[in-house]
Amino acid sequence: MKTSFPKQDIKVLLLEGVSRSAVESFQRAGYSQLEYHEKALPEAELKARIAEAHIVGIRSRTQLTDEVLQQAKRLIAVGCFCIGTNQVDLGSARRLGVPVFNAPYSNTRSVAELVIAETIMLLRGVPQKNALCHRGGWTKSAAGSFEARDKVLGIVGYGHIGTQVGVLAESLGMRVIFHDIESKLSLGNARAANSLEDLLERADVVTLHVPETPATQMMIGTRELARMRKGSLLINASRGTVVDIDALAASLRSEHLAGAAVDVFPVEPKGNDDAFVSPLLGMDNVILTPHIGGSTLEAQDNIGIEVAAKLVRYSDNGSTLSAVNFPEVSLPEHPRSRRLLHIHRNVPGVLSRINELFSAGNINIDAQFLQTDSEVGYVVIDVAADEKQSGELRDRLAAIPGTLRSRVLY
Ligand SMILES: NC(=O)c1ccc[n+]([C@@H]2O[C@H](COP(=O)([O-])OP(=O)(O)OC[C@H]3O[C@@H](n4cnc5c(N)ncnc54)[C@H](O)[C@@H]3O)[C@@H](O)[C@H]2O)c1
Ligand SMILES: O=C(O)[C@H](O)COP(=O)(O)O
Repeated sequence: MKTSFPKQDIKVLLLEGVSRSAVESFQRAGYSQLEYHEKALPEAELKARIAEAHIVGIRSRTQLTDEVLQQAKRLIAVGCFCIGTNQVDLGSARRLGVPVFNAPYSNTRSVAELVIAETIMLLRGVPQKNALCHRGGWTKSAAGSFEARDKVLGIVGYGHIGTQVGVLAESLGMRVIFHDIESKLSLGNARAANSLEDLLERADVVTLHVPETPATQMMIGTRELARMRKGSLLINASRGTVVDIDALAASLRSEHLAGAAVDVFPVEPKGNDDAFVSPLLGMDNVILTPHIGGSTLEAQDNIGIEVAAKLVRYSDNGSTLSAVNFPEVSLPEHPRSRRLLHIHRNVPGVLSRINELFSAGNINIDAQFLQTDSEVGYVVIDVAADEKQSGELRDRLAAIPGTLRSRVLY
């Protein structure tokens, strides 16, 4: 499949209403074939559209499964315009020679601010008071209302979001404890808990900031909820699969937990026109938000610029720096050479076949870059060759057994 051509022929498919800043970034970089959709596409349509695309940009809803990626014969890169990359089969993309990029920081502050706001609202019992007022009720009472000051905030997953939540919470006078599988530098006066169980038993408010992994699936279920203090609060703005939502509903119904704020769900509507269904519907002490933790204009603008820049850099220059599933190579400009990219299965013999091809043709290599992981090798070769020669070289590289993708950059 041909994947080497001038950038005005490269087709970019942008889904789920990624920020217009991404569109502008692609256009500024000379990419004019942009297809933009406000929503995630149904699977059949996704397969049809991705089959034509060279670059695809998604957010958290589009599932790029192995089956979908197998249709994407022309695809050179995926951009997740968000933090999470669990919606992409990263192994499958790697084995197809497709690097995946994301925006690891741009919306973290937005999530942290929402969590702090929810902490205060839940501690004051505002969700249920607000709901009652809307129904014409009036509960002017201090019962069940608390200051955040001096309360213990337990942060599960002390990464980019968790640490910012901790710093903001300390400025309110909260006492912060955290649990992480990695050893982490404590910011401010935060202290590591001895274990997840220890954190659950000590915290007045527990907030979850782990990624979706096999280990975090249903990490908070009946047993863990029972360990939480009576009257405590749970906030989940991580991924819907981290909490057993039926167990959470049961804990709230039994009044063991006093309230919760949930932004992410095991099953989420595909778009704003679809119905939202959850066992938490109708519970006045639960703040429900439609996966908008990272949805601020500031965050989305920055994400659009950041991820588009990574995709453009890979497409124009071959750099895979910060790819989440791929050997990372940071490449200099190549003003006087043609650049050939070769992605292959990491099996014996491929590199020697590549080098033989250049020595047999008596072609001088200006620079060569190589990075491998256990499955995939990525070689970048700069040569002094004209357009015709480099096209021929690309075709011969593509014929080497084990080749996954090969391109010549214009
Ligand atoms: N609601 C939203 O809109 C929204 C926005 C951004 C991110 N997120 C979610 O939040 C998650 C966290 O984001 P981040 O930027 O802080 O990620 P991060 O990678 O910086 O931090 C995650 C932390 O969790 C820890 N961790 C991983 N597995 C764990 C386990 N089993 N037990 C305990 N700790 C574990 C990691 O070591 C890491 O420190 C993202 O993966 C994404 O799924 C949601
Ligand atoms: O992973 C993320 O960054 C968040 O879950 C946000 O996802 P979204 O772009 O679909 O809002």
